Amino acid sequence: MSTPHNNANKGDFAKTVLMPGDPLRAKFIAETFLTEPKLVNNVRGVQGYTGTYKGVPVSVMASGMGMPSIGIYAYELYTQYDVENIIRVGSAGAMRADLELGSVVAGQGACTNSNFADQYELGGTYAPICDFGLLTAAVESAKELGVKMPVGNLYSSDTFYDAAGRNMRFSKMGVMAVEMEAAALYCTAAYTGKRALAICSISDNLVNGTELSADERQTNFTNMMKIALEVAVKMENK
Ligand SMILES: O=P(O)(O)O[C@H]1O[C@H](CO)[C@@H](O)[C@H]1O
Ligand SMILES: O=c1cc[nH]c(=O)[nH]1
Repeated sequence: MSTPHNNANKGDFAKTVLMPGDPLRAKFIAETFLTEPKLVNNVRGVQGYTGTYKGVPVSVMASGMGMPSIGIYAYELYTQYDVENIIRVGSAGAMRADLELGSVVAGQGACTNSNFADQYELGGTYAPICDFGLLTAAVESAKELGVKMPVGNLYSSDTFYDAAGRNMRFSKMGVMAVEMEAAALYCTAAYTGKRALAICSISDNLVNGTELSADERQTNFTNMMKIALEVAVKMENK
C-alpha cells in the first residue's frame, strides 16, 4: 500500500510517531536514539524511520513546515497506518523573555490564525488541545529527566514572517511560543479520534532577539527528543 505522500507498507510505522518539521531532525533522532532504525518512507525526502527505543517500537517522520503539510502527513499516519500517537518535536520562537534558548515547552493548547478547522464546518471557533494522557506522560518524563518544561498555550501561525507584527499580540494573552503546526495536528487528531502532543524547543526569542544557529537547531534539542521517546515507552500499552 502507499499514499500520495508515503510509500511505507501497512505495519511499517509504530504506534507512536515522533514528528519534527525538519527531515534532518528526523534522521538525527533515528540515528542517535533508535536501535536498528529502518527507513520506511522517503517520498519527497520526508524521511520516516522505525526502530526501537528501550525495546519499544518507535517511528519518527518529518512533517515539513506549516499546517497544510502536517495536516497531510498526520492524517495519513492516523488513517492509513494505524498510528495512535503523534508527538511533534518542533522548534518554536519564545514569546516570553524568560524562556531560554534550547529550553522545552509543551503545548497544552494551540491558538492559531489558520482556517484549518473551517473544513469541519463547526459553526464556531474550535479550541485545539493536546491529548491529556500524552501531556501527563510528558510532564512525568520531563520530571524524571530533570528537565524544566513549562506547559501552556502555543501559537500556530500560518506566517513565519508576519508583515503586520500582529503575532506578538498573543504573548499578552499568556501564549508561550510561536510555531507553525500544532493547531493543525491537534485538529487532525481530534477529527480522527487519535492522540497528539506538541513539545517544542526554543530556537529563538522574539522578545530579546537571541537565536540558535541552524546547526544548533538540528542537534541541540535532545532534551525534547528524550522526553518524547520516554512518552512513547509509557504509551506502549495504553
Ligand atoms: O523546526 P520545526 O519543527 O520545523 O518547527 C518550526 O520551524 C519552522 C519554521 O522555521 C516551522 O515548521 C516551525 O513550526
Ligand atoms: O515558527 C517559528 C519557529 C521558530 N521560531 C519562530 O520565530 N517561529
